[in-house]
Amino acid sequence: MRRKLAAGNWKMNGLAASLKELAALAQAITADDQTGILICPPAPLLYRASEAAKGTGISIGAQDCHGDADGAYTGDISAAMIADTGATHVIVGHSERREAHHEDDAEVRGKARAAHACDLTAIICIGETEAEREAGNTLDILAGQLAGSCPDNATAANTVIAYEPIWAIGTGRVPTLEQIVEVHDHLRAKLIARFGDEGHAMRLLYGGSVKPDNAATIFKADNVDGALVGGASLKATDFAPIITALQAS
Ligand SMILES: O=C[C@H](O)COP(=O)(O)O
Repeated sequence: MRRKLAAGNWKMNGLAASLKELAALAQAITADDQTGILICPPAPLLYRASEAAKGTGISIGAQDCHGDADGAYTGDISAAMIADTGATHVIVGHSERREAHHEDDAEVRGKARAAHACDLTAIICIGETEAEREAGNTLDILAGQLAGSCPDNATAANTVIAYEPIWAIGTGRVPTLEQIVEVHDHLRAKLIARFGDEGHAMRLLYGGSVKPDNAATIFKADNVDGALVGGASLKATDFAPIITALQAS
């Protein structure tokens, strides 16, 4: 059975005072072995978040890393630096990075490789635009992104795939359960075709306007192993019921 994962991406939100949400979250939930809980705060908070999360059962992840181990890349952060803060995961290829920073599949693949080299779990994001969905190209687009963004050394331990339809991010719009099932079943088949048993065991998260009131429905899909949550992960009072819904699924 795959271990579920509730991952919160704080994006460019949060100051040191926001770390009180970690303790509040730990208090609001009953941790279990079947469900991992991850918070990805902005980079300046990684070390303090890792310290604050000790003993809570919450893991800490970054939102991006560079594909090279080190070098003259002003403002960038390497996977080793992230691991050095105590973080264990890193999101790569989020659509906001793909769009604003022009990251393509090859660059995302390089970032995932860099993460693996530092024993970080890479959460590789893929997702279609609204125009691609309307044109009926969703499954092909996603298959291409998955193939191009996922390195050959991906395993169930070092890689998580997050499907985030771009039109659902921060919009309050969510695909139907049937649409989510269709995509996740398709991605599972692609992962199994490429990675065999590892592909069967790799976690597949859904992301895009997951909220306390829609989480239980989304988690009904067999191949949804958790969620990558943006806005609703900022407050423990919103994220805790999503985690509880995942545990109950
Ligand atoms: O990384 C998280 C996603 O982009 C989803 O964000 P959202 O839950 O605010 O729609």
